[in-house]
Amino acid sequence: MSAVISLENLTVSYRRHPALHHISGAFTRGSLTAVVGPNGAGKSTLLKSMLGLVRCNGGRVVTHVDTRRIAYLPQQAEIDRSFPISVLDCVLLGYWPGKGNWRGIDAGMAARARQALAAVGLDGFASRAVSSLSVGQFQRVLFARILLQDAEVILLDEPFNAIDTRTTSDLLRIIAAWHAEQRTVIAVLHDYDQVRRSFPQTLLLARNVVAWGDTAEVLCDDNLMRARAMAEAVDEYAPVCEVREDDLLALSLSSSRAHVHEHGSHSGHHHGTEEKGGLQ
Ligand SMILES: Nc1ncnc2c1ncn2[C@@H]1O[C@H](COP(=O)(O)OP(=O)(O)OP(=O)(O)O)[C@@H](O)[C@H]1O
Repeated sequence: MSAVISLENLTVSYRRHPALHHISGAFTRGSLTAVVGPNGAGKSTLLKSMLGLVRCNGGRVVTHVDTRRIAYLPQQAEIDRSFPISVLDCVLLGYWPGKGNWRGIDAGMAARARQALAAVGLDGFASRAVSSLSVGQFQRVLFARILLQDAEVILLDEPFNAIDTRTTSDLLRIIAAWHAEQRTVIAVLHDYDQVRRSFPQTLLLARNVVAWGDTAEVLCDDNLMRARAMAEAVDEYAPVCEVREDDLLALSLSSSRAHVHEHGSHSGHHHGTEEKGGLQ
């Protein structure tokens, strides 16, 4: 199976504390992977680094797919939905990565957006304001938006956080359908039983890779204990790395690239990184 996203010795730091430390491995095309680990293990940072939303301070991310074909669902807490937009318009934003503007939206596309709403169980919600929806209903809208995107790679950050069991199982069915269509799905999750039931592959993170492979093998007691121990050690002993002036200059000059996010002159020092603008 070919790699769709490769991580090559990837290090990402916030204010000189590494959140991801020398991560290497690849997500294969068509795989369905859960990213798990304790709080603060670097799971969200990993998704953001694959999107180029945070800078790599060492190593690189190589995406073997047009970055416009990557869909991203951030944690709901990161999404501001106080703006006045209807459910239908929110779903139509799924066309944005391909179109880049609103001019190309025609009746056929609007009809497909309504079909996507029906597919996520929100028939009749098109003209509702997104601000009036429950958390679970809004998550369904965001899944409908991804349905329109026709993405090759789908990144989901805690998609079932604060979502009830009925909605979760509906959305899990959509994820299974994406997997059956050979799309690559990578989801940050916390419920290990759910991961064992529905995700064949797992990446267990604790700033470093603890284990990455078949879910049954990765989620063994030994690995989970190691992940917990590594995460607990991080808070107390995380090194503050010194940043040199020339490293900072090199960092400020390096811009993110369409397909390769990297820091070319990794010297063993870790720099602080700032998040770039969000996608939502
Ligand atoms: N914008 C930021 N500025 C500074 N530090 C950050 C920032 N984002 C994340 N961090 C830190 O980086 C580390 C990894 O955070 P991240 O959100 O990637 O972890 P996570 O595994 O997704 O955690 P959780 O399960 O709690 O969502 C944490 O110590 C966090 O405090």
